[in-house]
Formats: sequence, structure tokens, C-alpha cells
Amino acid sequence: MIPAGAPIVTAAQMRAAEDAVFRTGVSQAALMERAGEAVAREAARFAMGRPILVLAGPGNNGGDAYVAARLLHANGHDVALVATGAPKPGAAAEMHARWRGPTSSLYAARPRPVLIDGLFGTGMARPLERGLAAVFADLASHADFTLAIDLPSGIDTDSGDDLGAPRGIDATVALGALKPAHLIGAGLERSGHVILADIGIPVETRSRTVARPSLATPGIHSHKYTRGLVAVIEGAMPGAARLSARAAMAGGAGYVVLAGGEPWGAGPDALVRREVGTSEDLAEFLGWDRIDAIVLGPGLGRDRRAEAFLRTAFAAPKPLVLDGDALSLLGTGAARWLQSRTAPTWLTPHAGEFDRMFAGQGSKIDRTLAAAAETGATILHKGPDTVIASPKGDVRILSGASPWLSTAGTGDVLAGILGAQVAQGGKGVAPAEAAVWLHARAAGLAGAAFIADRLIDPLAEAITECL
Ligand SMILES: NC(=O)C1=CN([C@@H]2O[C@H](COP(=O)(O)OP(=O)(O)OC[C@H]3O[C@@H](n4cnc5c(N)ncnc54)[C@H](O)[C@@H]3O)[C@@H](O)[C@H]2O)[C@H](O)CC1
Ligand SMILES: [K+]
Repeated sequence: MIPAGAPIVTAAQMRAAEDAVFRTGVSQAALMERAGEAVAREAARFAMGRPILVLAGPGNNGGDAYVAARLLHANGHDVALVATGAPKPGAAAEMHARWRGPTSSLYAARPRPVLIDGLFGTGMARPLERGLAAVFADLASHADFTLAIDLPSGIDTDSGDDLGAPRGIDATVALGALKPAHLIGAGLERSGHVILADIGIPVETRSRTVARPSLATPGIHSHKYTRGLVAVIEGAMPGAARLSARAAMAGGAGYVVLAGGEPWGAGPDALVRREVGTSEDLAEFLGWDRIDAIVLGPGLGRDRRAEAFLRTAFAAPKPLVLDGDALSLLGTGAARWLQSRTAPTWLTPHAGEFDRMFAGQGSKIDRTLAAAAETGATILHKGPDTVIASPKGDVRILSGASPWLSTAGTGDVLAGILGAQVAQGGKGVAPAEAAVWLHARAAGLAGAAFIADRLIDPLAEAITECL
């Protein structure tokens, strides 16, 4: 479980936010006291009287750990503490001095039912030393419940990369704001349940976790054309485009046209079909001014006809959602192609498609932001940690959606939902945020072992929850 609509900051942004608080006259010790209080509160809730072992590192994360240990001890808990070294001067040393209970060295530590990890937080600068990682993993595996302070020690704050964190951390108290470590990469599964604690640090950021969208009931004078017309283009595998078209219909569009080779092909009766054989046919169809959004790519194929369709869609001055084969066709030329667009574009690559289009360095967030800035498109970078980034620098992350989504066709459904949201006039991250929320919610409602087709019907209930 990860808090929705919550701010996400990097280590540097968090330090800047803390510095701003210090400038208002709040001391580092006071902030640390609040952090330790939040940790002690959650630890007490989960410990339910069981003995607690606190691990305290040398920095301020360790400082938080000393505070939590002191408060838990004062509240009658059986607390033992292990310090990995002398605390650094300042608030951490002050909190160390105020801890009067037993302190042992790491290698003498005995497992206890509840473990609190205060080894390292946003200051993690390199992989955990091997001996330390082994002891930490052993203590965590023998604990019934492990709680990490701020983030699991051994996860890189900004990339979520694994720097030696153990498995089996049950919960993490994120201090002040979420960090990428809670949401992406190895950090997603290693953080466990994430609890966001407000410790009075205002943060400014354009990055948030995906929240339930606020959708509107159609107005009294609405009709099919005012609610958004989506054109889905069929290709070599018509089933994929049909899934997108059905998802666009169920995802809130007023009118969906499936343009392709089979004017009498399968699909719901409400689905309008339009025969389009050549790129000239397609150009003529896309000239229809009623069209609000185009979805191209699911099952498109990668032959010459597919490429001609892609060029034609690119030339249409309409909002465009590109998925699947359209992304593979763009390949390394994606940025060059996309810079020629005059209307907004959304790309929905999974990791493989993203890597074929963009080089880039850094975390998944950095790479997605860089690709959005380079192309001018909003990018919905799919995965267990879906990162949405706009050219303006807005980021939305949805992590931990149903793992049953890892089945063929679910991406086609997402592209269709996004088409419907774009057709209703959404800009930048907003339609993408709504689409991933509805998609994840439909998956939750579909339960286990579903096929992509089964995501369509629950969309009605998911939308109802957003009205
Ligand atoms: N800044 C504040 O006032 C508050 C911060 N809070 C908590 O503090 C941590 C961040 O603290 P910081 O001191 O910057 O870093 P760490 O405690 O994470 O560790 C830094 C310390 O450890 C050394 N180090 C880094 N990586 C390793 C490693 N792999 N092996 C050994 N040593 C390592 C590094 O050189 C430093 O000396 C934040 O997460 C919060 O928990 C409070 O929440 C509020 C006040
Ligand atoms: K920690």
C-alpha cells in the first residue's frame, strides 16, 4: 500500500526543504524529535508489546532511531539498541547522548521479534558493507516485523536501486514526503507498506503519486460528439486494436471508430467501423474534424503499411496516443519524429519499448523526464512502477498495481482508456494519470487470473468511483 496523491522528493529536494524549515528557527533536534515520534508511534502499533531491537547508524537516520528507542522505552517497551558506530556530531550525537538504555555492537546483536532499521536514510551514499548487509538481513529474517525509518537501508533514495537492502521489510515510515526509493526499482518491493508521516516540512515538487481522478458526469446537453470521439487504427493483429477500441468506449468516450480492413468485423454493436485500406484512406478519415484523439499502435504490425499509417497519423493535427508497434517503428528516431508533431502526443512504452527509443541515464524517473523534454510528448512509462512524465516536468507514479496485469492485451486496454481521456480534452499528465488509475482499479476489481478482455466491464464501476 502506497499513499495516493502524495508528494515525491529526491534526497536533495528533501535536504533543501529541511534547510528551509531550519531557517524559520526550528532546530535539527526538534525535527529529529518529530521524526522519532512518528517512528515510535508506528512501531508501538505494530509491536503490540513484543521486544524491539533498534539499529542506529552514524547519521541522522540513526538520530531518528535513538529518539524512537528512547520514546518506546519511556512508554514501557522492552528496547535494545545496536549502534554501528559513533554518531556524527550535532543532533544525532545529542540524541545518542539522551539514550540511556543498553547499546551493543552490531556483531553481538541477537534477533528480536520487532526490528527497527535506522541504519541509513537519504544519506545512503554507497552499497552496504557486506558484513553489515548480512547481519541486517539475518536480523530482519528472524524478526516477525521489521520497520524501516524513512527508507530501507540499502536502497538508493533517488533511483530505488538495490544497494544491499534485505527482503522482508514489512513497513517503512516515510518522513515528510515519499522518496523514489518507495516507488521504483528494487525499493518498491523492499519498502513494504509505506506510511507517510507529516513532520512539518513543507515540500515543493511537481512529482506525486497517482491519485483517484475527479471525473465529470456528462452535462444535460451532452451528446456523443461532445463526450470525445476516439479513432482507433487497426493493423496486422485486429484483436489488439479492438481491445483498445472497447476500452476507449468503456473508458468514457462518447464515440469510438475502429478504422481498418474489416467493416463487418467483430466487436460490440455500439462500435462504429470504418473501412481504411491504404494510407490515403486513413488520411481522408483523419481529416474528419469530429475526431478528438487517435490511438495507433496496438497490433499495428511493423511492415511498410504500418509505417505509412504511422506517418499519416503523425501528420494529422490531432492529439495522438502511440503504443506497441508504433513505438517500435519509431525506435531510435523517436525524438526526431516527435519534434515534427503539431498536436500533443502521448507515448505508452513498457521498459523494452522505452529502451529501444531512448538512451538516457539515471533513474526511471530521470530517464522518463528526459525523454518527455526531448520529444515534447507526455510519456507513460509502464511497469510495476509506472512513471508518467510531461515535457513541463510534471511526474506521476503509480506503483504496485495488480501483478495480474502482466498478461497480453492489458497495454492495449490502457492505450484505449488513455485515448478516451485525451479525447475529452485532457492535457499533459492529467489524462495519463486518470487512465492508469482507472486501469489499475479495473484490474483490482477483476480479481485474479483475468484476461485483458475482463478489464473492460469493471471500468464502469471504476469510473463511478471517480464521479
Ligand atoms: N536533516 C535533518 O535534519 C533530518 C533528517 N532526518 C533523517 O535523516 C536522514 C538523513 O540523514 P543523513 O545524516 O543525511 O544521512 P544518513 O543517516 O542516511 O547516513 C549518513 C551517514 O552514513 C554514511 N554512509 C552513507 N552510506 C553508507 C554506507 N553504505 N556504509 C557506511 N556508511 C555510509 C555517510 O557518509 C554519512 O556519514 C533522513 O533519511 C531522515 O531519517 C530526520 O527525519 C529529520 C531531521
Ligand atoms: K533506514
